[in-house]
Amino acid sequence: MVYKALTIAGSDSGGGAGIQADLKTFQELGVFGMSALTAVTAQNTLGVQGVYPLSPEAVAKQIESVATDLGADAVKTGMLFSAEIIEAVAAKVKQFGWTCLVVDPVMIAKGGAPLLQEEAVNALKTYLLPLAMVVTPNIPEAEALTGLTIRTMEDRKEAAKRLHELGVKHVVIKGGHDDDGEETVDVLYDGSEFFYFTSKRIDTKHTHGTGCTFAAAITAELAKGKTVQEAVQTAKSFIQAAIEHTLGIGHGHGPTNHWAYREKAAR
Ligand SMILES: Nc1ncnc2c1ncn2[C@@H]1O[C@H](COP(=O)(O)OP(=O)(O)OP(=O)(O)O)[C@@H](O)[C@H]1O
Ligand SMILES: Cc1ncc(CO)c(N)n1
Repeated sequence: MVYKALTIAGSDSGGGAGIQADLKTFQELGVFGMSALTAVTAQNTLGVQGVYPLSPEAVAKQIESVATDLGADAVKTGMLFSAEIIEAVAAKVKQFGWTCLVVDPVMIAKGGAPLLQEEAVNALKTYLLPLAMVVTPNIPEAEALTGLTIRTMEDRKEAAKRLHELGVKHVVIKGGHDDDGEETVDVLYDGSEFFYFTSKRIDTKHTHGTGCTFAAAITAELAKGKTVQEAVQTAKSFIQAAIEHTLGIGHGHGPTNHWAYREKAAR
């Protein structure tokens, strides 16, 4: 059985985030990766030097090519850039009846460069979240999507409930941006219960692409037929190994190590 996953996202020339992180993660987890590019970014570990979006037609056409021939067991979205691209993607997701959809609501790169136009946040809420199986905001993204200020775990739980009301079945609010304490905690809400995924916080500046990699790992595991809870657990272990065994490349915020999880399993 060959499991297949499609990522609809932007290209990171530096290879640590975006489509490159997604395809590497799919491959590491034994899933055949396919891609529909939404934008090309000129980017490295120091920042984003240029953003060149594709037309909504070009995005829709790539999705169609994949869907009408290869098919996909799971689909992930990352950088979508504009409301027009979001609408085009949502229309295709509906047309092909994809229900195993992971939406990583990418908004701003770690260095502060915008990867989603501000007016597109509403399009995410209106068109894409109602179709999603899982949404994976970090804390600032959860704030932008809900209008809440998130300081405590109770705030995060409230934000998860509000996002669930938009129609997405599972909400994961990641804790990478919560600088308090020795641990990073990701919270999953399935509409009735909360589940916590905890790991030791690693003191490092090399966290470029952690969000993309984490959501891609969830997508790969869902493509294999795992439950959302199982998929999030594997993704948490995958990203922990990838951050822990840093590569130390580039002059800024370096990428994570996408092969660390496999090497750890082989030991
Ligand atoms: N320093 C760290 N130590 C351990 N785990 C971390 C650390 N930073 C982030 N993580 C984990 O990485 C995953 C991604 O979380 P994060 O909040 O950093 O996403 P993000 O901001 O969307 O990332 P990016 O924008 O760089 O793609 C989560 O599972 C989180 O718990
Ligand atoms: C293309 C792209 N997608 C997502 C992110 C978020 O990490 C990034 N930096 N670049």
